[in-house]
Amino acid sequence: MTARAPRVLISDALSPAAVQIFRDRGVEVDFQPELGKDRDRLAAIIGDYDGLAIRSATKVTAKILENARNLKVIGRAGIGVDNVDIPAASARGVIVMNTPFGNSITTAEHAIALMFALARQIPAADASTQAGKWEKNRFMGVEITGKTLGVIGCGNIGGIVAERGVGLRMKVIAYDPFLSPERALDLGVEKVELDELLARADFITLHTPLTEKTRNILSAENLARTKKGVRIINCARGGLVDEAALRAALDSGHVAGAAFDVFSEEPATQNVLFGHPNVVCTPHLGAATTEAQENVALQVAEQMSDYLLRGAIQNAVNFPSITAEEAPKLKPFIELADKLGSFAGQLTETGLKSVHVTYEGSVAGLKVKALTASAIAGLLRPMLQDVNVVSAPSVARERGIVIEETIREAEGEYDALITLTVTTEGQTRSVSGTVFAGGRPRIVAIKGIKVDAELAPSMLYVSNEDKPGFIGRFASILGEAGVNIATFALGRDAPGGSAIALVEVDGEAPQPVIEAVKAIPGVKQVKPLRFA
Ligand SMILES: NC(=O)C1=CN([C@@H]2O[C@H](COP(=O)(O)OP(=O)(O)OC[C@H]3O[C@@H](n4cnc5c(N)ncnc54)[C@H](O)[C@@H]3O)[C@@H](O)[C@H]2O)C=CC1
Ligand SMILES: O=C(O)C(=O)COP(=O)(O)O
Repeated sequence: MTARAPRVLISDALSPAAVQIFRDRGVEVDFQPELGKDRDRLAAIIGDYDGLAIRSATKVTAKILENARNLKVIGRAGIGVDNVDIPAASARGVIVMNTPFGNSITTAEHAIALMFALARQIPAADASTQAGKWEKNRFMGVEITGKTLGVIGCGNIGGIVAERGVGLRMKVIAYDPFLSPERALDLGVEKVELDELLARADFITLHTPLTEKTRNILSAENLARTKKGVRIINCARGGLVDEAALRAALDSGHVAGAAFDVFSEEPATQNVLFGHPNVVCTPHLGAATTEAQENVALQVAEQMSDYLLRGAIQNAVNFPSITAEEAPKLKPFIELADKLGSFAGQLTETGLKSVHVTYEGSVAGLKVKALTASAIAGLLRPMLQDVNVVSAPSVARERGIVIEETIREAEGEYDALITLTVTTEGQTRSVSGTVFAGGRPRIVAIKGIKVDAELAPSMLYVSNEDKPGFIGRFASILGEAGVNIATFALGRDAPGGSAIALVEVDGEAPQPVIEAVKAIPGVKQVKPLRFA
């Protein structure tokens, strides 16, 4: 995508396997695994890079993104992206991608390991034994077989934990609003509401992302609803559990044990849970196996290289996926969609209510979500300077603009046709375009009236009544003002009906020329248009 070789910074402890992949693919790479912890230095140098590869130690804040002048992609070698300010990244057009499966088995295994560590107090028994105490009577465990395991968040990792739990002959219940009954059946789990899970589970394990909905999901109130003697495992994210309330519940004996891999503040050098005899802690080791680290490092380096070199998008959390094969096919249509949007946006003078994009013929088989995003970016750009293809859909949603797509595989007059229909408070306007051989986008209809025009850097759009004399007057006004007409495209719905003209001019038509054209009898609208 860039003429020079793209540059990537790895600011976290990724497996060095990633470095090799980047180099093999022709991407320059700086491996500075400690840099993520130094926000000021990261902010100082991020401007030099097209890509940033991270794990959880690098916090990609809005401030860092402000300096990221060249950044196109952030690759998270792992799953959770809560350390990245996604809205700020999207606002800058930066793709954020993760590796959603590479470390899930490893993390699920860590949760199971912690469950056994709690059930048999293995860390404390180990410390005591190695201290020469042989306290055989101090450590009385609980059996896992037959116990109820409550899984909060039954996605990839929760699902693997659930299957392992079933294999260990546990009764597994799951709370996850998005868990389908079919998937629950496949996993062998009983789907329940949160209150029921809290009341029934002997072990509770958390596997949701950290979001505004899941933050504090085990609050003081919810901890109070748990069964006495419950053991709690958190291998997902700090912040899901109220740590102070959990400490109080451990102190009172209501909660029998807690095993935490993740903490509300990391690195966790102090924490309210530390020091309790029934607490087991690990320093965010969920994904820390050689297998998982190789998986995620290789995958993130492949994905980032594919994007930087070929425009392919995989596992982005803020943009639809585009394969390396699709990317070149999509490119001219992305440009067309942007230009159609820009055309409509420049003519829009009142508030936008809805946008409807219709894809017909061969374009219907492409990633239309990406095209719609491009059309919306083009549409909003005349009104909002900073909007881009990544941020456009959410910006439109925030403004309450309804977005609809229609897909028709059947070809009409054109091999491929995109029609953008924009409804404002004042009117509904549509514009259609196609891509001709050589990848050049063309406008083929405006408000259902056929025209045939390329969108040049400087144009005039005129709508008028189809009456004799218009073209002569129009041409002489421009000629007298020294404005050269490069191309002239005309269309009308019926003789004597509504007509439109799309005129390419060299340079810009000055305002008095626009006013003079507006004064030609029968002219309804005159608008200078610019296309990048
Ligand atoms: N300790 C570690 O080193 C690691 C921690 N993680 C954490 O584990 C989390 C889960 O990872 P995956 O299973 O791969 O993600 P996933 O997206 O496959 O599953 C998350 C599940 O949580 C559910 N969920 C969302 N909101 C919920 C709510 N309010 N209540 C109940 N369930 C809800 C979703 O429906 C989904 O099924 C990640 O977001 C990450 O934060 C992931 C890898 C390593
Ligand atoms: O993948 C995740 O979400 C993790 O939490 C793993 O974090 P890490 O890459 O070990 O810093």
